[in-house]
Amino acid sequence: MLDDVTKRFPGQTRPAVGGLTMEIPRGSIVMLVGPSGCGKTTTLKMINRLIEPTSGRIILDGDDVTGIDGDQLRRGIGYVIQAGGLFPHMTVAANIAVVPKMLNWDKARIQARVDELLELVSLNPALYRDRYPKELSGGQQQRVGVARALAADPPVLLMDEPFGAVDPITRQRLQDELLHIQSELHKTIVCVTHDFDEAVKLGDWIAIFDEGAQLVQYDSPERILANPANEFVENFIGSGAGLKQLTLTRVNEVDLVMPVTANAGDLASDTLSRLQGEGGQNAVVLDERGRPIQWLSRRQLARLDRHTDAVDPKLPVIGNQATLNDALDTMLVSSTGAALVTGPRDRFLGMVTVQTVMEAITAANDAAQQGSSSAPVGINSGVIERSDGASAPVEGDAAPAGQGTR
Ligand SMILES: Nc1ncnc2c1ncn2[C@@H]1O[C@H](COP(=O)(O)OP(=O)(O)OP(=O)(O)O)[C@@H](O)[C@H]1O
Repeated sequence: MLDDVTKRFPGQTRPAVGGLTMEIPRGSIVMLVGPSGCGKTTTLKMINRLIEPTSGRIILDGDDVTGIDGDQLRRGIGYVIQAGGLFPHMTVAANIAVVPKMLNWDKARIQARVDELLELVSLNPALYRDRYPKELSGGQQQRVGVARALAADPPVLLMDEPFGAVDPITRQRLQDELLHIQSELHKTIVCVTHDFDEAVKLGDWIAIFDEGAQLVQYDSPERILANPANEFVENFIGSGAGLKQLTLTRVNEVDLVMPVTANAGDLASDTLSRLQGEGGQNAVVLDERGRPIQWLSRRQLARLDRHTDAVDPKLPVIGNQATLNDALDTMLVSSTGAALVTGPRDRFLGMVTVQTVMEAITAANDAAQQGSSSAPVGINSGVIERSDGASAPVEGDAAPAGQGTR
């Protein structure tokens, strides 16, 4: 909880963060978004006191931590920055072990923890623990950064543009992994991002800031998309709010369509007759472990004798943790009108179709209108003059005090 926190940098007339009170519900992901320079990073860094507030209090789990030793505080709060912020002269294992070493864990415990965390972030410990950061891809560095932040199992994780430096596909994968990790660990995560879509995808709550960290709206992604507080938020959301709602629904939440499937080695003519019997257009071929390897049309089936075990590298496949937005992207790229969904160990689960996507938009709109959980407290004390002369939003624009979840 930030309690009336202000940060004034020396020589500046207007505060970077002005009288911000913000409740961070335990075990949830809170995304901080807003235009460049609005005070997101300053707000984040005041939580672990990398930046000391000029006034106000930081309260963690009911304890006022504004006065305690900063280093000690930071050992209990994971911190992830862009590109992982890894120490270049240290191996992956040594990077992850930084905080456990400070806490004087013994060697065996540290080693076991490093391997456990590498597994958690989907890196094979045997392959990666002795590498140096420069021997990793951007996405792998970012994974190690997350592993390092989680090393001592802190209840709170702060992330500053964690996925800003990687390509869109890797970013999507890292976001999915973070959600997966969160579903197991239930950390309290505060994350700064430039990317509103990322905020919608990851956030339980989104705080939209204007200059001086003035909270314009602090609410669930569903309600912000369905009912933006004002024009500033509307502009920030950008066009296509309906499409963005697709980011709110995961593939594993919708009913999948099961097409005709066949196994490598089966007769293609059998598959074709089953397909004709069911009125389908395409059949999915699976390998011996149930993973999709080909997706064949009636015409392709008619030309085949038996199904081979060749893997089509261009299959439109997505994991069941992916969002419907990701599914739609995959469909559009492959122009198939459907995406193949895989679950644990890449086993085939079924298909998502355009029809599913259309239904989800309607469902998301209905859900937003009926949303029941109230937003966390978020207000600013006083009104700050914006640099362009207009006055910044006042407290009434953000979620009203007294409706917090705790
Ligand atoms: N160390 C500093 N000294 C002086 N001014 C600073 C310092 N750090 C940040 N500021 C100023 O405080 C304001 C808020 O900066 P902050 O980095 O928090 O913004 P931000 O919203 O994270 O921006 P961005 O999205 O561009 O990273 C800016 O006007 C910035 O210039």
